[in-house]
Amino acid sequence: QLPEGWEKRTSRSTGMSYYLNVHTKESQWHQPTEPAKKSGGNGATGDAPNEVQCLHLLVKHKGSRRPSSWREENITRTKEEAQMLLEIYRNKIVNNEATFEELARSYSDCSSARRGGDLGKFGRGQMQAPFEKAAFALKVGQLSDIVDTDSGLHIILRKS
Ligand SMILES: N=C(N)NCCC[C@H](NC(=O)[C@@H]1CCC/C1=C\[C@H](COP(=O)(O)O)NC(=O)[C@@H](N)Cc1ccccc1)C(N)=O
Repeated sequence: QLPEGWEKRTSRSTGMSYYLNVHTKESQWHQPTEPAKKSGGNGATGDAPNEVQCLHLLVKHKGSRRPSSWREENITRTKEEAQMLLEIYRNKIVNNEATFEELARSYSDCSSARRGGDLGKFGRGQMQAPFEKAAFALKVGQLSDIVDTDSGLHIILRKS
């Protein structure tokens, strides 16, 4: 009895049995022991993606690991002030008063600001843990809550 989502096939060229994942159409020689995964990990079907593309808006504060940015040589705002600012920006996006890219370009303390906050595609193991956890939990198009890392406070928009 095969786990859910697999079909046993016979290779025309070798006569050997192989196993077909009916969802992704991927095939493998060894007999599966787990149910077939439903997608190639693009997150569309809600399973864990293996890489994501995100925009982020970073507001640093005096406790940031590097309290300096293209915007401000020496960042002195408190973490509470950073939180308030980010809540204002997040509300503007949610209320369609501004786009994520416009606000990131003007206010993000990350060098990605010049690209509207675009970090490009990244896999696991590249970003700080709280950032990775939040980014990989987002559905495509979803905006995160405020995320706290050693760099400062972020909001994240998942693009793909
Ligand atoms: N694409 C990557 N793999 N680049 C390396 C990411 C390193 C990673 N960074 C973070 O986790 C946070 C979250 C996103 C940005 C970021 C921090 C800082 C700002 O904070 P600060 O370091 O002054 O404390 N911005 C960056 O790193 C930028 N190079 C991100 C970037 C900018 C332009 C294009 C692509 C990526 C880490 N492990 O520290």
